[in-house]
Amino acid sequence: MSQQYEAEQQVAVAAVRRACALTASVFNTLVKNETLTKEDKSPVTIGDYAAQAVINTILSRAFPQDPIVGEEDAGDLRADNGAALRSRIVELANESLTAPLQPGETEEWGIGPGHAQSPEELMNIIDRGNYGGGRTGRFWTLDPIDGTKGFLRGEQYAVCLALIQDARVELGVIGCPNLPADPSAPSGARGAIFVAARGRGAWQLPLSPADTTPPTRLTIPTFAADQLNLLESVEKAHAKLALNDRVARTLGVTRPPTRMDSQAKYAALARGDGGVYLRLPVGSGYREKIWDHAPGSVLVEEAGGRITDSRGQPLDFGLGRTLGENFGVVAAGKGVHARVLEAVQAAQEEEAREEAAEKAKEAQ
Ligand SMILES: Nc1ncnc2c1ncn2[C@@H]1O[C@H](COP(=O)(O)OS(=O)(=O)O)[C@@H](OP(=O)(O)O)[C@H]1O
Ligand SMILES: [Mg+2]
Ligand SMILES: [Mg+2]
Ligand SMILES: [Mg+2]
Repeated sequence: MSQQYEAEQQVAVAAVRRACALTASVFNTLVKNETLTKEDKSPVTIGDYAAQAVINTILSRAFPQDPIVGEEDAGDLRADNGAALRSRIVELANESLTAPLQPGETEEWGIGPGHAQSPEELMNIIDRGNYGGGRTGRFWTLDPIDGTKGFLRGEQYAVCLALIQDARVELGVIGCPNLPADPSAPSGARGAIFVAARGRGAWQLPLSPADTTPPTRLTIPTFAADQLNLLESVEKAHAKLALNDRVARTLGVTRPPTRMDSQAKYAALARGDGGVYLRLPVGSGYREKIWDHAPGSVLVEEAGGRITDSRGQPLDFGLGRTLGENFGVVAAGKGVHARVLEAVQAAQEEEAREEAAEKAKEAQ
């Protein structure tokens, strides 16, 4: 039986692996050894752009018709004051593009020795990520470094790629260079690739293309109430963590939450490192981007979980580059999800009552 999206999966996994090697090298050469001030984001910027150039090159060669919704665009790099940054990105992207072919890769994807590109070609390939998305047709979403803050801290980040057809996520690939390969050995070897194609399950693969360890199928386990815990953002601006606390109390969760940057949270949920991924809006009007949730959503569903917004509605990947008005994200195993939704709604009502009481007190 021919497997749908098998070719796409092979290309996507190879592209994410190559980009993971690039980002890991950026970290080792630029982040780890440099004294960075908190505000200096240049290494992550270089990593973001270069990784997007490499993945867009591979996708564009393998599937020339497919548009890409990528996080980054080359606007700033084309500006006169972008020259220094541009030349570092060109150097890094070409170093990655021309690295020797790995098992499963082919020169037809525009990679391997001799496949360097000119600065102009690289700017144009980065801008292949400018597609606006939409309800119909097929396109990719790309987040070349998700969890940029985690990347800079040397903690979790992810290289994230998804294929969407008629607003449905069909394939998701998440590369997590810093996630322990074996969750039962948290200080052991790091790095894993997570893959899910709709109807074909969720899988963990080794990070290295040369590693022949067979894929492991992932299923979200059934948690006893006292074993459940929440997976949540590290950055306070990204999710309302105080509301998460309330939800945890309502659910009777006693274990502390696991705070982790990026879509590594979806990978952790899929393999049972945590029971619930909760991302409730802070109320700033921020709209969630499709590349921040597309691969994670199919991974969780294929691992036997459910993912909705806080109203219980499915995430809508057909609205453009964002998920539209922000009602947050609730992802959990099938047996737990409904209880979490109820707890979220109860916690939101409780919070609203307390806020109203507080206001009334102030007005007195
Ligand atoms: N205000 C606000 N609210 C919600 N989400 C936001 C907000 N601002 C940014 N972002 C997006 O959050 C992405 C990082 O994901 P996480 O929150 O899971 O990780 S982290 O804890 O913040 O590092 C991050 O992805 P990257 O930019 O790829 O790192 C952003 O797209
Ligand atoms: Mg992101
Ligand atoms: Mg990003
Ligand atoms: Mg970003």
